[in-house]
Amino acid sequence: MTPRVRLSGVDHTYQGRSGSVQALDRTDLTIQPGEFVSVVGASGCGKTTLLRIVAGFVRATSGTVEVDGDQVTGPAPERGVVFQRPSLYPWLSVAGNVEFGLKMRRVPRAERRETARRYLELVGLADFADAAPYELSGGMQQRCQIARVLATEPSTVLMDEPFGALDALTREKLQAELRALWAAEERTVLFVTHSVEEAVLLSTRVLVMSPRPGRVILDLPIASDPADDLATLRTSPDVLAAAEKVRAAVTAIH
Ligand SMILES: Nc1ncnc2c1ncn2[C@@H]1O[C@H](COP(=O)(O)OP(=O)(O)OP(=O)(O)O)[C@@H](O)[C@H]1O
Repeated sequence: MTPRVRLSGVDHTYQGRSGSVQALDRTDLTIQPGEFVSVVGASGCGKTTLLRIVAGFVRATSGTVEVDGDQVTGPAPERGVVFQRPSLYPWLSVAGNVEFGLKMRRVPRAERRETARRYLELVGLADFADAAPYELSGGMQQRCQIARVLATEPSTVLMDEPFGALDALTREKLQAELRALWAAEERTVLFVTHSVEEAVLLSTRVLVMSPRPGRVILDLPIASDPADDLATLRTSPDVLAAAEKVRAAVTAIH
């Protein structure tokens, strides 16, 4: 099977004002379709760089990056990116935001409407289709961003701390929603987070990175059933043991 994502020998060095920083060092990574892979590690260890390279926003200094067997040379619609802060278009309605990517692809209006309606329903925003983004809470805006990305049906969803700016309760709710969406839609997810708990709860596999130069120092599969709800997973012995391992790896490099 062609892997969804494959990085081979990827190095990345930024040339900054205070000299060069090697953000990634000889990184090899293969992600199969349907995996939910989280990346954790101390601040500055290269998590965002890894995600931006897969997204095509950053060109690796060396090495190869492939998605579905094709070399990544820039951003593309099959790789949807969810940022930490929802970047909705303020002049469009909530539904207009979700339809935007489809409009760019010249999807006929009726089909666009129907797709937007379906995704707004999935993220619990069906009643807010005509609202303006500023009328939504932070958590609702983030749901809208997720609906907007999923509506374009990317095979790979890249998420850079999507819940980092939310309060704890909203975060838990969106975690559960994301897990259910992933289980239902069979997308491949690459998810960057600072939270060990979030990583082990949501993922099928957790990568721990060490800083300067950024390297993957632990690649741990998580034994959990996609159908399990998060409340069950929170107390599952396998998940708790995985969290311990990940935490130990993260603290060892501090
Ligand atoms: N545009 C840039 N120019 C120069 N250096 C950069 C740039 N972006 C990132 N870096 C450096 O590359 C390293 C990796 O950064 P990156 O943002 O990938 O880490 P991160 O693990 O996502 O960090 P955080 O958890 O704080 O978001 C850091 O040392 C950072 O200072």
